[in-house]
Amino acid sequence: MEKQPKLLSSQLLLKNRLFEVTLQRATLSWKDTPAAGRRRASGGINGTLKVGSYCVPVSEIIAVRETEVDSRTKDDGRWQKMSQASAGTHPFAFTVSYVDRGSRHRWRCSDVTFHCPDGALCHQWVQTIKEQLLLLTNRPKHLLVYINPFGGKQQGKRIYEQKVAPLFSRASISTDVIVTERANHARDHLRTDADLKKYDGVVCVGGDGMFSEVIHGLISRTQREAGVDENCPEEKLVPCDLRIGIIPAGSTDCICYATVGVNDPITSALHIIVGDSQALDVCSVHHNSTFLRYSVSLLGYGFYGDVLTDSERKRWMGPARYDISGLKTFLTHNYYEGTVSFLPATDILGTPRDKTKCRAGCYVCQDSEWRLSEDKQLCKLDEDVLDQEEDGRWQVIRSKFLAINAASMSCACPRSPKGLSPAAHLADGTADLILVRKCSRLDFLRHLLRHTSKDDQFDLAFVEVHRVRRFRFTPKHCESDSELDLKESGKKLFSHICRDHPACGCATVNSNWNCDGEILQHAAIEVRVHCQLVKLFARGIEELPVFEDPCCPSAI
Ligand SMILES: CCCCCCCCCCCCC/C=C/[C@@H](O)[C@H](COP(=O)(O)O)NC(=O)CCCCC
Ligand SMILES: Nc1ncnc2c1ncn2[C@@H]1O[C@H](COP(=O)(O)OP(=O)(O)O)[C@@H](O)[C@H]1O
Ligand SMILES: [Ca+2]
Repeated sequence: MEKQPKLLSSQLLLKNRLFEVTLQRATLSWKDTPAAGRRRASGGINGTLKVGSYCVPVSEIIAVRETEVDSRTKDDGRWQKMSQASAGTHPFAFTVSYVDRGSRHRWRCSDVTFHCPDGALCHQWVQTIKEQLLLLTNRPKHLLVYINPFGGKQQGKRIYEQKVAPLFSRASISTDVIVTERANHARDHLRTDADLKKYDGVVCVGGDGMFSEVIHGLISRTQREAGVDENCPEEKLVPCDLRIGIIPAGSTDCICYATVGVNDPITSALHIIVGDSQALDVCSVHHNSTFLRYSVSLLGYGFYGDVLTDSERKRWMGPARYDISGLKTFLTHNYYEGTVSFLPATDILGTPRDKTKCRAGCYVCQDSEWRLSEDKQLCKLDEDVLDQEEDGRWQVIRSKFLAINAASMSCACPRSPKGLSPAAHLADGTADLILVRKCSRLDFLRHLLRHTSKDDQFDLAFVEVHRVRRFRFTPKHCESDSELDLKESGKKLFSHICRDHPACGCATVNSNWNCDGEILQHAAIEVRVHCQLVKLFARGIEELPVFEDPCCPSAI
């Protein structure tokens, strides 16, 4: 293999030990020089500097800056004594901030300070690393940030100001920050007012509801500008250009957890800074050719719809509302009758029970991306032929259901680290349709408990799962507009009876759909998955931390 020229290589001091520091092949590396063995080790990276070598890809460097040198230097928040001799021989220094991987997908920003014998060399190092960083065109420079001050435990503003803003400023990212004043503030601002040309991305600080606001604003704006009618379920939607970052500060934070692997504001901020990109499927939901909402995680009728409806009355409890409402809904044990029709996804690589996990660089999602670009070249005539073929493949199931769940992604979250559908993919253009038929409370509990263990939640006689591109649901008591009015007036009576007699079995006629944590107004819906309609500042869950990867060990 042809040897790449070194951009820079110098012997520099790090924690009073001499290191061979090299910038080559888009990687910054430093390794002990033989002479270093004779020096006394005194602390190091994260406090313990092991003998060996280290490397950081330039793509994971957050920033570089010249550092003032004192005979004492501050590193990792602690004052380190620098020997008078080192301060004398290496009086100039620069600090590199980089992504350091912790356990369980958690990222941290670490600093390493190199001491140089002269100012010109120090300046050359800083300039060369800065030039390399400028070549990374995928990194955002200007972001629009929305903070929901009332999401989760109402810590959104504090989380952003204390944990995220300092990192953005270290990475020279400028921001326009809007603290929302009402529900749908962010959605409406994005839909009509925001000057989106100014930004490289949009960040939301909050939960799944806040993310939902942002995608609704961005998708609607994109369709309007492209002349696409959102009310038409058959329309092919135009993908959004701007990437979205999620700083988790909500109650469930499922979208963050399922795309990053952890709900941690610092980790998410670092994924934004390094300019990661992860496409996401989006479901459009219609009722009688009227657009209702978009969903990227869970569309749940029956159990999850009822949990959400009940929990909305308990918002004051914060995230604990879901546990109380979950228990109550489980005990109530309502089932709902209706017809589910769906179009199975046949031309894809995965199945909902194949035990594969969607991970960073997922080949199933890459295959779908490739098909998507091929599809774009199809002419209208071909699309009509495909539509006719589709008509023959719809399947219909009429039954009594405890839950109907459509998961466009795994829906992993701290409550269920493997999620509602562990093998679902973030960007394959499909959703996993999970049908839980009427069964005993004990059986349903077995099914629910399996979301928290290694056991297969689909390996039960009353549960089935299908990977679908589209589906429809019609409740047995299907509401026309006049029936809907009737239902509205009758609802109070029904819900009164059922709340007073949770075990009486007088089931409400219809449940509600839980659409990424928002309640839908209609029970009869039709749903279509749009492959890779939006993009996140994320990369999917990483399989192994890089330091466990033999190809690029950070510490050997
Ligand atoms: C007896 C043990 C039962 C364990 C069952 C655990 C199953 C949990 C699966 C949860 C899937 C969550 C899918 C995501 C939903 C969110 O979009 C939604 C809104 O989130 P946010 O805006 O952050 O509040 N959250 C929910 O609907 C909560 C569902 C909780 C169900 C117990
Ligand atoms: N300033 C605000 N006042 C009231 N509601 C808001 C505000 N900003 C956003 N919301 C709404 O709050 C709801 C919950 O937000 P979210 O951030 O998802 O928190 P949680 O995860 O706790 O539900 C969403 O429906 C969102 O539209
Ligand atoms: Ca999917």
